[in-house]
Amino acid sequence: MDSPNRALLEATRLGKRFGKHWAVRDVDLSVRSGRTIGIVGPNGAGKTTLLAALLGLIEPSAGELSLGDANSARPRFGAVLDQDGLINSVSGRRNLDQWAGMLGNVTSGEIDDCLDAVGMRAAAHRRVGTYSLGMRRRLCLARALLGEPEILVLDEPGNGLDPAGVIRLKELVAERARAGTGVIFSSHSIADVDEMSDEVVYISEGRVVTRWAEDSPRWWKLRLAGEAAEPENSRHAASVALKEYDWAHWIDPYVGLIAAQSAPLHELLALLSAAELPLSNVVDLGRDIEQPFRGLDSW
Ligand SMILES: Nc1ncnc2c1ncn2[C@@H]1O[C@H](COP(=O)(O)OP(=O)(O)OP(=O)(O)O)[C@@H](O)[C@H]1O
Repeated sequence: MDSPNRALLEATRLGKRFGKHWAVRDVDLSVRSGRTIGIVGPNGAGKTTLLAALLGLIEPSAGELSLGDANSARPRFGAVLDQDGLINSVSGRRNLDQWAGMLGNVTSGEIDDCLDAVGMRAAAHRRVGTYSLGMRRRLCLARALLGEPEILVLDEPGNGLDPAGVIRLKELVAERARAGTGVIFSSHSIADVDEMSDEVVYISEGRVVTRWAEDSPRWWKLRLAGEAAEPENSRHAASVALKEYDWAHWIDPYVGLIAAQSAPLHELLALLSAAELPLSNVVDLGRDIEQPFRGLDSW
């Protein structure tokens, strides 16, 4: 296994300009072995451009990219991109055979394993031109896994996948990360990004607006019900009880509050209870994974 947390690919003040328009600007990030970075952001934010630059598919206009450390060989990449580059006129298996031929050192058994990993063994003999969107995506994922890449760059890899495919994708990413692969992927699914990533990077208009990691504060969503929903008094009592949490605020009709991991949910509930908001009237809606995204961009 690769040593965990080793820098595989580092971007420093990376920028990409198309004409006068900066699609990516001043981005710093580090893809590390065994770690997964999720990139989120609005349409046109620069996610695809950033990933293409990391892959070396487009020339950056500014900043630096460094691969591995000075003493190690260039890391191997696997990628899933929107433009999948599959050859429609031949089978899925033949597509992978050709790719494996270019990579070198990939056995026929490994190709079978990658097809199995994405559930495409049975359909591998079919012409790719007959595949559905999700089948193409699965084949691309199998192709990305060939040759045991040290870095996986996945641009919206869940696009077109059915629920079982999304679950498999998450398992594969987790498996690869456990084996030491550094993963960077983009997605519009907040739930997927939250679940899959060690670090989430939010970009907008090409820039990193915010980022958070496993140890960042957790948000919880609570709803006042029953007697506690009696508006003014209860809400006031809850606000007072939670005043130590600087960022506590209402998401009408919910109360949303931020809690550091050192102040887990049960402590917050205890505070509310002590404020005579009986727990039977406080509904715990679980983690509020959308909270970090509120107010970042608006339609
Ligand atoms: N080849 C190009 N020529 C000119 N402009 C481009 C080119 N590629 C991307 N852009 C512009 O760069 C910006 C970022 O595009 P990009 O595709 O990276 O966004 P994205 O975050 O991946 O968007 P989405 O979520 O919609 O897929 C957009 O304004 C886009 O129009």
